[in-house]
Amino acid sequence: MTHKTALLCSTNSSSFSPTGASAAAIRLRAGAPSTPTRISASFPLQLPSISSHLSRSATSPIRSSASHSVGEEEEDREMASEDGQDLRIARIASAIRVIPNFPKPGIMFQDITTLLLDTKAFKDTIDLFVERYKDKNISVVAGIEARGFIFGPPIALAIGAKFVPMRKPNKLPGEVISEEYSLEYGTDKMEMHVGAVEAGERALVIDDLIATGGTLSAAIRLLERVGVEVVECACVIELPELKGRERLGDKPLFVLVNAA
Ligand SMILES: O=P(O)(O)OC[C@H]1O[C@H](OP(=O)(O)OP(=O)(O)O)[C@H](O)[C@@H]1O
Ligand SMILES: Nc1ncnc2[nH]cnc12
Repeated sequence: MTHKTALLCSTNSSSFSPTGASAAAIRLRAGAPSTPTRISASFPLQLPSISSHLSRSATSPIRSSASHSVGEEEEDREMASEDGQDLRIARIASAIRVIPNFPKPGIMFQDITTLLLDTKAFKDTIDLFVERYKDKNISVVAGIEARGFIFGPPIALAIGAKFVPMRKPNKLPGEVISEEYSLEYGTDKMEMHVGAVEAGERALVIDDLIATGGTLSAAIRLLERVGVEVVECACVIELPELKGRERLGDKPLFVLVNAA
């Protein structure tokens, strides 16, 4: 399996009006994964040579960004709307590293730990989700272990929702309900504490990545079993070749970066 880098901000949702990143809906081809990523410290950058900026390397660490002023952030948004593209998404895509053959041969592993090293790209990631979900009356952000625990809590705090961890088996100490699911490379089980959510609540499900969609569908099933309305699922990265979006049926999915 090969996943070249592409970039996208997309949703299959008809329930939300596109705003910010989703309105940009940009898709850019990237260079070869072996080309080192270089991000200009004087962001916002100009986009004409964006393909080369989006190359990601398994061996070249991403540079941590200098602090970004409020004025610069506003400038990013203005440029984004002028170009019809959201420069924040380009930077996020650039900050994700691809490691071939991890955890086993044939898998192009999308490594978000390098995104976490880039303070601006990490903040932009959270901001883009918060901008989308802040006025959607969401009371629960359900984060999927392990990497949904990185993105979910800051989003939950910012939109005034509680955070509910969806965990691997035998990790939660209280009474749980569970769902089994299949993965791109194996099978697993997901558990949620009984009583963490109530029937009628509105939930957002967050993870770093959708591959086959097995993980997100298990989370949706767990929440819906107890009467929660899953408003949307959101991921930083989608692997569209694996058609996980189809496995979610009509459930809306919002992603920032498309690793095509
Ligand atoms: O769409 P799917 O095919 O279900 O795959 C996506 C899931 O796979 C990865 O997690 P993983 O199961 O590797 O667990 P980890 O985050 O604990 O490493 C990823 O973080 C998603 O949760
Ligand atoms: N290619 C991939 N990269 C990172 N996480 C994954 N989970 C399933 N497939 C993955």
